[in-house]
Amino acid sequence: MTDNPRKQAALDYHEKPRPGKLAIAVTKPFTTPAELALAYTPGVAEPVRAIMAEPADAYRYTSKGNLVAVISDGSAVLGLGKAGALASKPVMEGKAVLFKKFADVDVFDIEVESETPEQFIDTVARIGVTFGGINLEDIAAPHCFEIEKALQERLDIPVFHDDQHGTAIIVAAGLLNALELQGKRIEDVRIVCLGAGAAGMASLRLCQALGAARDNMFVIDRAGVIYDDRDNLPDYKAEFARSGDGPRTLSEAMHGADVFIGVSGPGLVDADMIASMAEKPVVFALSNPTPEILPEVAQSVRADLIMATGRSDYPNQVNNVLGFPFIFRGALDVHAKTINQAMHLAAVEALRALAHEPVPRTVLDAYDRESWSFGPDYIIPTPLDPRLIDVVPNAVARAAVESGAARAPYPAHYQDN
Ligand SMILES: O=C([O-])CC(=O)C(=O)O
Ligand SMILES: [Mg+2]
Repeated sequence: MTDNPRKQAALDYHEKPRPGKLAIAVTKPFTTPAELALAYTPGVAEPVRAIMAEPADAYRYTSKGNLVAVISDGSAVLGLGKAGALASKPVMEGKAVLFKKFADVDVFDIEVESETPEQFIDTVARIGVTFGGINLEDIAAPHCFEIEKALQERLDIPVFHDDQHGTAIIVAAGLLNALELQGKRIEDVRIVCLGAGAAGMASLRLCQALGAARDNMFVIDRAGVIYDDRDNLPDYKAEFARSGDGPRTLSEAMHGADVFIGVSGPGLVDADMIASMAEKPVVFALSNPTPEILPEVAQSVRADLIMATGRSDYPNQVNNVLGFPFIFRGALDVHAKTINQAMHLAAVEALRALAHEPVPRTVLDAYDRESWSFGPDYIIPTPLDPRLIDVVPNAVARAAVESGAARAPYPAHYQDN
């Protein structure tokens, strides 16, 4: 119980009328003895024999091809830190709801209590066969990197760490659009990234693939701007370490910066830092649920800024919800072995381009707006946009086919666009 009505509403939503947010549904007729004999013994032996003879038939006779595991160890839950496996379950159930509602992908949420990355890897590798894909969620750096790599090597299905690549894809799409509106090029901008974890590293890598210069990047963790003179710098931080002279603190780095990407924790940025940025800055304060700085605070010191958060209750929601349901839809539909960078970039371009299209009436109504169009408070489509399911899976599936990641052809039922 809590005295705050908004918090109480969230607890009630999760508790009533039955605890949790999803349940399992049966997809075949199942009322008669004949149907019982088909679904269970003896009929069920036929697909068993078929899959023994041809493992790919699992996509034909079971739910594997539409089933994703959302798996966490609870080590970095949202921006809340190490909540633990059990307490991560509402988030994983939430991801399952989004997968289902937005892309009709079925999900088992799986929370793993593991002491070491090896235990986690081993657990997931042993159950991977059940699924058409694995969405790793809310796993802290640095283990998330080694976990994802090991599982990609051990499994022949996509293993996608959402907080790395899902977040990076949405950041990149939103950033390209924000920079277009601010009249800047990604090649030229000075980028400050607060948070050297999964989301930050992957976002910077993807920005680099899109043309951003490593020399223009300032990555900041709890100890300040990362330089190569620091002792015991792990590899993943060394990748973006600076050398020589330059700003050492967050406020020094913010001075004159064009872009701020916050993937850290609540309230770490103040209005003075925003005021000191270059003209026409872009501020993505993405820590969930409480951003690094609230939009109303940032906007109170700058009229020329474009602002995004990870939240649903402000414009410009830069959140991986725009990615994972649709990316997996496309990957599953071509029985992809992996979700590679070509597929990431295809999703970036699909999202970037969609934001330039007129906003549909259903979205205007859902967000209670008379009009809305590409501009400072609309740099990225909203998660409730019904066109996402038409454009993102198609782009991802096409990239999978073209890059050799697909094991099935481009789906005949996809409209070409
Ligand atoms: O769950 C969200 O809203 C986005 C996300 O993956 C995270 O913050 O870890
Ligand atoms: Mg997450």
